[in-house]
Amino acid sequence: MSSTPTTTTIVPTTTTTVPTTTTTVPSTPAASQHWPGNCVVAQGSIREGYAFTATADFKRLSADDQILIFELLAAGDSCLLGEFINPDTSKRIFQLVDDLNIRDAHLFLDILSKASDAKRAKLTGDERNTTLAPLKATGWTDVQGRDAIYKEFLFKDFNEAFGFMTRVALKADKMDHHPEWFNVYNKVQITLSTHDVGGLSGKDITLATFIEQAAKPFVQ
Ligand SMILES: C[C@H](O)[C@H](O)[C@H]1CNC2=NC(N)=NC(=O)C2=N1
Repeated sequence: MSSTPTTTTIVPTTTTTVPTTTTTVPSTPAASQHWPGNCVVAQGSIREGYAFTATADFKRLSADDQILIFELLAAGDSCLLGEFINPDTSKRIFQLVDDLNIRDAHLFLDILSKASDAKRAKLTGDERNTTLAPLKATGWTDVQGRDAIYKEFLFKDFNEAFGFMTRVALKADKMDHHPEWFNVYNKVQITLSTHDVGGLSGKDITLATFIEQAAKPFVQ
């Protein structure tokens, strides 16, 4: 048996090095996506401005980029393992990352990651006082003997109470952050605390703030 000699033509490849100034983030990132800069956008809300302003990195971003980020913060959207729940926010974040040069993109995603971590961490004394103040003004109180907050809501009837609870339940599940609550007829008693950290975290503040909004339409 004769073997057919194969001819391999080696075509020299010319590599043109194009300086990369932008980075492209996939529009549908996988869970636990490792972003450029070795940043994992983890579960958490990007709403808490304090987590951003506290970082020196944030201050290194251009004024325009800082404004864009604050717009995203104001939107109060949450991101879940690399995938932002609100597709509009998701689009804007990807666009923002695309528009930044590669160093700033790393920085930005790193800041998001830090904010997510900060969000799940137990609130420090200062953060606790600052973030709780507006909630205390609406009737939330400290729970005796544990790091948690509490409020009782009264509605017209069971129908309204359950309508409110349904809205809160959907939000809580989206956030993977669940209230301890009790309902009888028109009364809903809610305790918030982050079990994973054994106390109050930014998630409790976000959920309590949402709960206040959800209760508003029912206030008589
Ligand atoms: C596995 C799951 O992510 C955790 O158990 C979540 C679920 N919901 C939660 N809810 C609350 N309130 N605190 C938590 O620490 C918490 N952790």
